[in-house]
Amino acid sequence: AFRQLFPEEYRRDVRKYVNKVVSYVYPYVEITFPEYQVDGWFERSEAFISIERYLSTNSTDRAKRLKASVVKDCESVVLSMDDYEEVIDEFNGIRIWWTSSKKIPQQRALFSYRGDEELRYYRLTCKREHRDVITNVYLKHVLDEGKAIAVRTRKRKLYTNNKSENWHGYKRTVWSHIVFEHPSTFDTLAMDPKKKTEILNDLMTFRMSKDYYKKVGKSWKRGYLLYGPPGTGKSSMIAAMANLLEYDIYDLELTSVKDNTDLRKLLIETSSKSIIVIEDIDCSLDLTGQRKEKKKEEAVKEDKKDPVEKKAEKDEDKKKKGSEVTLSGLLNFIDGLWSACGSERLIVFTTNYVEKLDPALIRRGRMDKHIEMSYCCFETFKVLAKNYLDLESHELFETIGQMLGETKITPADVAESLMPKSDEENADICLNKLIKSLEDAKEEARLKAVEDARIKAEEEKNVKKEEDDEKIQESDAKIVNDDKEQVNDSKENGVKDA
Ligand SMILES: Nc1ncnc2c1ncn2[C@@H]1O[C@H](COP(=O)(O)OP(=O)(O)OP(=O)(O)O)[C@@H](O)[C@H]1O
Ligand SMILES: [Mg+2]
Repeated sequence: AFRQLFPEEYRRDVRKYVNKVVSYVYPYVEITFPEYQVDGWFERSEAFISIERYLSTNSTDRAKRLKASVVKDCESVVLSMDDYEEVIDEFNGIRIWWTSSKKIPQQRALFSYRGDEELRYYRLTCKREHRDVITNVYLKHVLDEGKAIAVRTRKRKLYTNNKSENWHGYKRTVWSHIVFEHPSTFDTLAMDPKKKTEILNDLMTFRMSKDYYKKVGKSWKRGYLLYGPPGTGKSSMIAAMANLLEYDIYDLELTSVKDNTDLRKLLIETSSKSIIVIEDIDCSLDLTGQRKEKKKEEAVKEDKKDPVEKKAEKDEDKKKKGSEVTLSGLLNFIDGLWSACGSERLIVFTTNYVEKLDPALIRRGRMDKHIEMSYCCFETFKVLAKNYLDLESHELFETIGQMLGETKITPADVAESLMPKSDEENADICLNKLIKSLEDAKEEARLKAVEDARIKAEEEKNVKKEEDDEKIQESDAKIVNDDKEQVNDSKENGVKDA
């Protein structure tokens, strides 16, 4: 009837008029949140996602029909209310109705990536007199709460950078990731309890200090340098940090970054609440003082080569190294202007040789806290014994403590001894295994010391011999010279005589 009464061209005007009349007498306000933004591509609207999360926790017991969806990367199953359901929420005594619904698009957008899918949306309805409270306070509450739920339920990720050459094309991603599930925590991490507490406090303070960093004009990040021999728990410490703070980890492999520009791109694509890790920083690049010295020597040599040969060699070098990232590029990465994009970030370097690193790289402000992870001491051992064997004390502890004082052994080796290999291996057997390996380590160290002393003595002997040889040569030369002079003298004399 509507169609017959009003021809096509009037219909829109009539609808507008009807809407106006209705809104005058209709005592409610409605707000709609579509799933996709009008100009959005694939990206679902953030507000929609937050509302979905919010309503899923607030509505699961109220809505009768629910819909399960698996959020991307199989992170978790989200239950949300099904289409055409309604739930009622209450906020400061105000009733709010939420309905979920969908529209089937009448005409397909020309370049729609989503095809003919229906357009889902949530609609909020409330009394008109509450409009201000709802738009100003309630909606913010819903969005914040939704975001917080997302953070609570999300799985954390471990990222690694893709090779620079593979950044092009349709799926241009610079980082790849998997779900981060390392079980290491500060409870399982064995180290001096005092040091551990200090680090824990440092991290917790960092997390709470958003306003402080703003006040002093620093970007909200902190650098840690972990150094020590292999197998002393550096990587375990990083995992424990991530688990404590619930941050993502970006494990940056410097050798597959082409140059400083790409390094910056990587930085921009990291998110807040994350730890950026560069492991074995001393091996990653030509960043060490000693190698620079070597370069100077090479440069002198290279000056003498012809240009064609030089270029070929350079290309070869590039292929081998695959990276032109420089020290200054890395310094900029850590605390240049770009490093302030994003916030709440830790940057962690690990190295086995702290003395090899350029001092500029590890000065305070860049690497704020230097943490030494060292060989197993008695305190460390006690934590490991508790974790691996459930032992607080044992008659063998004293012996072990004494031996640990005399011998260097890594926590990784201690852990290996303490781990029962079969059902028959009880605590006694494991502790004895440890004592045996401590004895072995001690013997090994003794032999090495003897060998070192022998080599040193030999070197000294060689040096001395060379010196002696030189002296002998010098004195020989002198004798020869003296003889010559004498001969000359006698010749002259002879001439004279003659
Ligand atoms: N301090 C520690 N507390 C608990 N476990 C440890 C500790 N140190 C080492 N381990 C054990 O030894 C293994 C190796 O440790 P980890 O990988 O953390 O060493 P690392 O210092 O990173 O060595 P590298 O320098 O070779 O990378 C870990 O899987 C862990 O089980
Ligand atoms: Mg490691």
